[in-house]
Amino acid sequence: MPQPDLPVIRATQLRKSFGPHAVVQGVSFEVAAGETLVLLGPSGCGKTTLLKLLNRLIEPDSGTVEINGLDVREQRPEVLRRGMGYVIQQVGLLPHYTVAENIAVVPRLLGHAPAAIAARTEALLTRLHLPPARYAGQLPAQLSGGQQQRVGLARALAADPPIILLDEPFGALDPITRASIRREFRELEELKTKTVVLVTHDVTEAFELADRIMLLDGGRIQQLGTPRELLFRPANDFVRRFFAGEQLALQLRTLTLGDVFAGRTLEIEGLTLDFEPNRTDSGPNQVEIKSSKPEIELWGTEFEPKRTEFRLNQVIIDPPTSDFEPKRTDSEGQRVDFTVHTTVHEALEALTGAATSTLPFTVAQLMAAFGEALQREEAAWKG
Ligand SMILES: Nc1ncnc2c1ncn2[C@@H]1O[C@H](COP(=O)(O)OP(=O)(O)OP(=O)(O)O)[C@@H](O)[C@H]1O
Repeated sequence: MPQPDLPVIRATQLRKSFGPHAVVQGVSFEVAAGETLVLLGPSGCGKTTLLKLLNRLIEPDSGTVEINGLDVREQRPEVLRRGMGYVIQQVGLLPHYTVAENIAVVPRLLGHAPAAIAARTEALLTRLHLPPARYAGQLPAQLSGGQQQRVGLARALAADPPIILLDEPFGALDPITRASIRREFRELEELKTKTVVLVTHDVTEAFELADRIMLLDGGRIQQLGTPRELLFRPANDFVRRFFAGEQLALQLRTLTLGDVFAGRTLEIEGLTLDFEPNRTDSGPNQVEIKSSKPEIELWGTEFEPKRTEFRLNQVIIDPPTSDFEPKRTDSEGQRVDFTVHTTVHEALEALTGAATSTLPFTVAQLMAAFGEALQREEAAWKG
């Protein structure tokens, strides 16, 4: 059982060689409950090996892995793996099983009731945009690559394991499908409570999905930290060079509306929002938002213990205006127009992609504010 103060995953001094090749060379890290850790690095740096050390598909030469405080060597590998969903690039769906049968494999092994399995399968397929009436009975070969990847994810989630391991889960897809599946993945309620370790060599993907990134080279950790830390305070030249080619794209995905509009006032539907910098020890990017009109309620500036940030969940306009279209929903299914966590990249997509935008600023205003925020951010990390 997870305990509040205990990391869900703790790896200590892991080492693994294949013949003369030292592939993992003394790697230690922890993953907290609900956290998404991304293993990133060039081809051959040991990401996949490290991931497989967690679920005992590979045994280390030395070092330990503990899951919820228990050494994995004290657990039977098949029992261990049932508690950890595993998704790989090749998907590995059973070709003669239908989509529904593939998803049901682990729940059946666990002896779940058929009715419960059917309900769960239907819910997962629906959530992953594969209407069950159309897809449940199809064979994997009848699906596109992106659809197969979604079924692979549904299968990993079917028995509701608290930990999910993913190895290049979007690897085989074209860039557009990849970006859209990634977005779905990020917004999947199901995954928000899970502890996730994801392997990728795609820098943008790492920045979009990670709470923390572990950048590896030659089997060693080069830096382990938040995307913001890696971007603004690289630990060494390798880290700096690794991100150099994509600086702007990463900055756009790292800075949020909270950062960009910190200390400013925004007008939205006649409402004035004050973004007040609220610096805490945990980072330079905290803001609180205050509303100017009593009939407009800003609620949900709740404290998220996991991220120690404030979040604007919803702006309620009374009376509602017709052009204020919902764009996102929060965990209660309520409308979320934007939050202080919306990245500049997402805001740009919303501004340029939609016919009518609900964002209360233009591209030019956003980019000007972004430039200033970048300077503040760089100064804050230097200081
Ligand atoms: N079973 C094995 N036997 C021998 N060598 C192996 C084995 N598995 C991995 N290796 C080697 O270990 C190194 C690291 O492999 P690993 O798959 O962990 O890297 P990776 O970072 O996931 O790379 P990629 O992004 O290319 O998948 C590679 O040089 C690989 O050839």
